[in-house]
Amino acid sequence: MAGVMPVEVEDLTYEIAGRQLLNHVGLSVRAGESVAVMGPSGAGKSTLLSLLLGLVRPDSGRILVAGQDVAALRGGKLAAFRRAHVGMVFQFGELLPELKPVENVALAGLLGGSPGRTAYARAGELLDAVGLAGLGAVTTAELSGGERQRVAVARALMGAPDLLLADEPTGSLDEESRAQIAALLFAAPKEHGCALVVVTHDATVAARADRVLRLRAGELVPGGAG
Ligand SMILES: Nc1ncnc2c1ncn2[C@@H]1O[C@H](COP(=O)(O)OP(=O)(O)OP(=O)(O)O)[C@@H](O)[C@H]1O
Repeated sequence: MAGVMPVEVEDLTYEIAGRQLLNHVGLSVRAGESVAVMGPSGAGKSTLLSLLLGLVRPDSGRILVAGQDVAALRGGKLAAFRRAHVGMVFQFGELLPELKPVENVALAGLLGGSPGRTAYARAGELLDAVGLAGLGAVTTAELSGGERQRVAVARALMGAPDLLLADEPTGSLDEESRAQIAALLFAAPKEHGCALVVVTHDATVAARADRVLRLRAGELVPGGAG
């Protein structure tokens, strides 16, 4: 969607269990831009992603994703919106282990209403692009952790999202795989024009971002990766 900001958060407030995780927070992320969110454990970084996904509703403020107020959507409409506009990579891939990688990736397209041939062709292209061409009949469970995260990146890109979110995407990987996954993620804004928001404790991952923000005591403020 040309011209629409992938993320526009204004005056966002969220409290849980008596803790003010977000205290009048603002965040704008442009198409093609990457932002890393760091901060202490329990600060609310994953919660911020849940708010962007519409899984959690704010106490006050506005959360626009690709121009849509996500807190106004429910159920099937919210799911359809996410499929069309948001891709998500989790720490542990969250893939279906018994399916082949191409099936895991294609599934994201099939759920979005793509015809089977189109979904499988696109899934094959995306797996090629993340360096997993020609896996054949292997199931996702048989892949290494790094390979599974590549599949997760391919799946997240299947819907050509305006916004790509990643929550500790390298948290369970060895150093070499961490660098490979980070490279793939940070290539996405350049190659696909999406915005990227990565929550990470890994300073080398955060250092690749256009901007690093720190969430601490309810405030989201600019900070270095170190
Ligand atoms: N449903 C809930 N009920 C009570 N507390 C919750 C709930 N969900 C989250 N929290 C609390 O909110 C805080 C923020 O959690 P969150 O997972 O967003 O932090 P985080 O910054 O991502 O932490 P980490 O870096 O350890 O992943 C934590 O203290 C957590 O225990």
